Amino acid sequence: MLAALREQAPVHPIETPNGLRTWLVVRYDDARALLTDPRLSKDMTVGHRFLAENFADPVKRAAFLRESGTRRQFPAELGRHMLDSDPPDHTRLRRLVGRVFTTGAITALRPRIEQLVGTLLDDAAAGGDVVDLMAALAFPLPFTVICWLLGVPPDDRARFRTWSNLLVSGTGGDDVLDASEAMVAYLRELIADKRTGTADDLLADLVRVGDQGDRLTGDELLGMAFLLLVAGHETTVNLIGNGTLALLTHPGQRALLAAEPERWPAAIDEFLRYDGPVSNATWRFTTEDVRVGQTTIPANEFVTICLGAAGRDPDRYPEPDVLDITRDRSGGLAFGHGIHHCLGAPLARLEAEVALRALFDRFPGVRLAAPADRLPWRLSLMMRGLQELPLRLH
Ligand code: HEM
Repeated sequence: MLAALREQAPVHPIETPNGLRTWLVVRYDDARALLTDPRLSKDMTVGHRFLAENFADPVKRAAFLRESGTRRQFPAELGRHMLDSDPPDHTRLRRLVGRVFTTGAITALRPRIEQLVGTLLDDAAAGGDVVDLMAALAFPLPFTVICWLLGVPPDDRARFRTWSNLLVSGTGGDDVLDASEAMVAYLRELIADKRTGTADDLLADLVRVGDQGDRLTGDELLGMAFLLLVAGHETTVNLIGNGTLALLTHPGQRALLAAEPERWPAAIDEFLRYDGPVSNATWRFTTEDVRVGQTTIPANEFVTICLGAAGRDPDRYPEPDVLDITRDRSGGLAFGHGIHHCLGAPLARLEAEVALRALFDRFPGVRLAAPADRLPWRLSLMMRGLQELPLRLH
């Protein structure tokens, strides 16, 4: 469907299931240009003001207004973070966080990640004939790594996991709001502990970091911890799932990687292009009229940049539907582009490489335990990922 839309026009007015109108951008060049266009804003506090105006259907608009008037609200502190802000706020937050979230700090995690993947694969091998890779490896790996970064002690991880699973479920029900409130209280306590303790995790470093007298406030730390949790969790899960599926259904590429393992980093990049975890970038809105091809998107309207469609644009990637780990994939948009380019990209690449490499090296006979075209996919506007990936390891 995206291929058909991309051929017809560069941008299409669409409606989300709850009735919000947004403009879907489907070609690579426009996607890349708009991701860095300062006329598109991500400032959530402003965007919320004209959200209701962007519901075309009066019944759906009324339902939206009624619900947002009466519904229990998601804790506001969790929504204040760099992904939903513009310069100069964004610049300041990203600079402070960037002092802690360095490539060196991430690379230093490799031995711990390798050890964790080894343990998860031991457990998987000891399980039954058929193993669900999502439950055995794809979920627990990124989740545990985030717990390390935030310094969540092992005893707290089970409840932390219950809350975070509810939070990313995106259903907005009472259980999600309960979980988000519990999460706020828990994160506040965690941050307070870091202020007094001697912990050396990333969150503790964020509590201490300063830049020419500037520091992160309590709410900013909370927003950042929450963003790391949400942005770093579901996404990496789906890179591991989608990448494994891509390789299992392309034996030629799998053989090439077995013979030339130095190609693994390139393979991870190709999985990101071919079937990336984030199909649509997060929301943006126009602050003035913006022309895309023959279409003018008026001011104060929402724009959805389809990263999945951009990665398969034949004008950028010849034969885009072919998985080819040797192709030139430069300029990939799976991690976004411009000032909001994914902060966790080196970590996500590292986790996925260690996980997939260990899986395929250790179990050379690994294969799908269900037909590829019957696997269940998650129902989501933003995330592209499997619910289950049943495998036979031997
Ligand atoms: C394969 C895994 C991942 C993918 C595909 C991915 C994708 C993305 C994308 C597309 C954006 C930009 C969204 C936009 O502009 O609308 C983004 C931003 C971000 N990501 Fe990731 N991400 C991944 C993993 C991670 C991890 C592991 C972390 C941290 C632990 C992380 C932290 C962030 C943060 C903090 C931002 C906001 C950056 C900013 O606003 O300046 N991501 N990511």
